[in-house]
Amino acid sequence: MKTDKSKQLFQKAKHVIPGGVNSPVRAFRNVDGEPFFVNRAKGCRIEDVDGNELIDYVGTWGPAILGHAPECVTEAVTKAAAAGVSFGIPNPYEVEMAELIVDWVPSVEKVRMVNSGTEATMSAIRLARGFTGRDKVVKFVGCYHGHVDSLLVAAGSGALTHGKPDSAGVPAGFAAETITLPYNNLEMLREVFEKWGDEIAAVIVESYPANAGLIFPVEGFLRGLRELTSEYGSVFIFDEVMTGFRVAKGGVQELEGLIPDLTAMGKVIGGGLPVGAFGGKAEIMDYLAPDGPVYQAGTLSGNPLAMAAGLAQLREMERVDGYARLEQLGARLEQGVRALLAEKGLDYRFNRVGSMFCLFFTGEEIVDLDSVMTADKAAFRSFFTSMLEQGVYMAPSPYETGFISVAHGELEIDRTLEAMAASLANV
Ligand SMILES: Cc1ncc(COP(=O)(O)O)c(C=O)c1O
Ligand SMILES: NCC(=O)CCC(=O)O
Repeated sequence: MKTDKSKQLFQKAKHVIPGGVNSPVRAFRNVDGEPFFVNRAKGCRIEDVDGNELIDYVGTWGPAILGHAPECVTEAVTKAAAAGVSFGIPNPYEVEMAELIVDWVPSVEKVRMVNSGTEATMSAIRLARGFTGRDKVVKFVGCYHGHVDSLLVAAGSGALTHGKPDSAGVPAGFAAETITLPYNNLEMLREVFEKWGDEIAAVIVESYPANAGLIFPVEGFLRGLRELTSEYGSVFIFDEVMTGFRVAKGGVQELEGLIPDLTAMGKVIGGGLPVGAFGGKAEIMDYLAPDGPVYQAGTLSGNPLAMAAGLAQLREMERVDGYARLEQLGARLEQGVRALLAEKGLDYRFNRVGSMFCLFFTGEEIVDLDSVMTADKAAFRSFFTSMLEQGVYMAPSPYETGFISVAHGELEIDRTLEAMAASLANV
């Protein structure tokens, strides 16, 4: 793989951008590598500045569910831009988007648009605190909810990758209001509620934790969260930034038949533009300014380009029955991976829901962060590098989830399996 131009750009970037990147996970530190710089991306392929073409399973970390630059999205953005790129006054797209979200997501009665997943969880936490008049928040170890101060405690994703689950710059007082518990442990949550029940504003959880590999809830865990939060009058916040509009039209809450109080959304709803949203029960959402006492705002929130892009992407997913297609492709990949693991006598775990997947380089049952951390990191690094050399780009960390898009085809899945067969032979 040629890397001259990427290397040059990275050298330049490091002089003027901290670490040379605008988000830490892009730095490839966990694979002892350096990032490649992208020239263009179309469908399931990206082309870097050195002319390498890669089959992509990162999909801009989730948003690219139709693949990169689908025509419906680029056309919608072009049309919207011709009418003005930002107004700072309501526009019709915002109403359409809110109606679509309320229609698709089972628990959402009212929704507010923001500009990132981080803003969505940050605002949901503030709203839960304002609504309950309480301060404490419960989160689970390994769950990542964006870089919100009070949630950067025992966080997943880049925070994990860099071996520092806790960030400098978060006041101890903020972190003290955050109670962290191991995922899938209802007993400990019950004990925490018995002790601090009347101080807990919210419990926030990643719908399916997907920033520490891809972890599934054990039977009864999510139902237990719902029941305990209801019993103690705490707000149950479901973070569907990654899974929302990805695993089903209505996200994990549709799959699990669960009604949280508030839901954080992002990624797919923006069609690749900077978008987030949070919504839920009208009784809680009405606590937001200007109707209520909880302040929340944004110069670019509900931006017409972002709304047009997201609407176009979601409507196209519905039109082409994208979720059924993603399940087909995901099942093909899963079958192939399981056959490869059996053939090579590897007892690695493979988790998948629809188009989201993670291969764990461990035989441990995956239930929480501790089990995820048993993965063989050296084996992952060698696998990642070998895949890249064969033209397949997987997330550059053993703690990230892979994404298939509607633009992938049987051909690409089979190519990927061939690359995996070679790469697993070397680990
Ligand atoms: C579950 C989850 N919540 C929140 C976020 C934060 O979103 P953003 O990066 O758009 O701020 C992410 C991803 O980054 C995420 O995966
Ligand atoms: N799973 C990791 C993310 O989704 C975030 C990407 C980023 O922070 O750049």
